[in-house]
Amino acid sequence: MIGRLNHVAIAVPDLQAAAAQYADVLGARVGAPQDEPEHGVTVVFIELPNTKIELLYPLGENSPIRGFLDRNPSGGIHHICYEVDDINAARDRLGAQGARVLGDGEPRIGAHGKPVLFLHPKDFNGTLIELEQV
Ligand SMILES: C[C@@H](C(=O)O)C(=O)SCCNC(=O)CCNC(=O)[C@H](O)C(C)(C)COP(=O)(O)OP(=O)(O)OC[C@H]1O[C@@H](n2cnc3c(N)ncnc32)[C@H](O)[C@@H]1OP(=O)(O)O
Ligand SMILES: [Co+2]
Repeated sequence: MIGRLNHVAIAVPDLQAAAAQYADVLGARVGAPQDEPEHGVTVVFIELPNTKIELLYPLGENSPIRGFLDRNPSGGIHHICYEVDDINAARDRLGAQGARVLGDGEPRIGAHGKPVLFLHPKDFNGTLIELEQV
């Protein structure tokens, strides 16, 4: 059911510093910061030859990554995103197998303009999973 790895997301305490480090130290192709108010984050995408890295910084009062950064003040890997062909079919199949889909279960439009859903990290070996319909 899952396909390619779309991105790995890293929550960071200083978005500008992290973006500059990827550009200058690691020599990566780094995009401009993008506010995603619907998701409570500001993101910077880094294009690698085979996947993307998503740098995340909290946006607004109720950011879903606030607690994670409080627990991991120097930052850390926050989620991985797998591509799926049919996100509603994926949600229904996962729900039927007891996996918790976060939020109201309705896919939301993510940073790439495509529908996304999140699965509870406690149901997947301590890893928060994002599914994106491509
Ligand atoms: C724009 C978009 C895109 O790519 O298009 C994005 O990615 S937006 C990316 C940002 N959006 C999201 O992450 C949306 C989905 N996420 C959420 O709803 C939330 O972050 C939760 C996953 C429910 C966690 O929220 P919160 O930290 O407030 O919950 P909590 O304190 O109750 O934590 C419950 C337990 O899960 C653990 N936990 C929390 N976040 C975790 C993470 N990212 N990875 C692994 N474990 C995690 C906590 O340590 C805790 O474990 P213990 O109980 O053992 O201490
Ligand atoms: Co993401």
